[in-house]
Amino acid sequence: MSEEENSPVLETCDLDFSYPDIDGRPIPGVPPVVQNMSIRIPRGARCLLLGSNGAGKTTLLKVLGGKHMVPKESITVLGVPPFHNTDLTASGRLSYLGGNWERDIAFAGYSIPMQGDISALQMIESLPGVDPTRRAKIMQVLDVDPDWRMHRVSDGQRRRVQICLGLLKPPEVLLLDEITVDLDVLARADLLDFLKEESEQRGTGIIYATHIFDGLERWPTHIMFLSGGRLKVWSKAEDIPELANDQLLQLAEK
Ligand SMILES: Nc1ncnc2c1ncn2[C@@H]1O[C@H](COP(=O)(O)OP(=O)(O)OP(=O)(O)O)[C@@H](O)[C@H]1O
Repeated sequence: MSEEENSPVLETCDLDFSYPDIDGRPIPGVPPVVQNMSIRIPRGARCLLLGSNGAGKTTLLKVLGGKHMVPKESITVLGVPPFHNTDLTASGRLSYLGGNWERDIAFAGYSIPMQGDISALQMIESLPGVDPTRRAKIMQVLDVDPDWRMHRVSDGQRRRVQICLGLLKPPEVLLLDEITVDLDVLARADLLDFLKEESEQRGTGIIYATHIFDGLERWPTHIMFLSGGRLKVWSKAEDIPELANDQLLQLAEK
């Protein structure tokens, strides 16, 4: 099926987004962080989202993930506006994975260590309605030890459990914001293989923002490049010769 025939899992039309001031009002004279963005992500697409620090990648992914309110007509994910349809994220059909799971609880300027002692398995099994075969497979892909005590794990181990939780219910749209940064080389490669399988077998549409290009040349089906909140490049991977030549870093520099 051609890309045109394939109905998109995610679509934006002239999408703008600005962070409000402390009173919730637009800040005069400050351009939107996401500007005039029209994108169409087909089913099964694996989009690599590139751009320098401050280009707007995280903001865009959060808007797409339904975490910021934008006009309903400017965005649809699986046919509905994601901010206004909380069921999309509650059901796991739309999954945004990003940010950090803090070990400490920030409170009024102080940082209090988390005291609760809970195992990785308890966390993972606390999510209802999960297919046990899928759960076992994802735990194996991410090499999660069910006995890890969550208040005593390393950053990478905590990240593996976070990713595991985000994938337990098969997402139809998956937004990944620098989540592989704490993973070791093998864990990252296994996860990327698993995500490729998900997009090919289930049609999951994936957008993956990262600054770590190692081993990614053959992974994406599409490249998105942001600069100053604008989409400067949207291209099929097969149309980008640098990818075939394993020169993703040179492409990003260019
Ligand atoms: N909570 C916020 N309030 C106001 N402005 C913000 C906020 N978060 C980000 N910005 C601004 O939005 C712009 C884009 O930030 P964003 O975090 O989306 O960029 P990014 O491409 O993800 O960067 P990085 O690669 O460093 O993670 C930046 O100029 C930043 O200053």
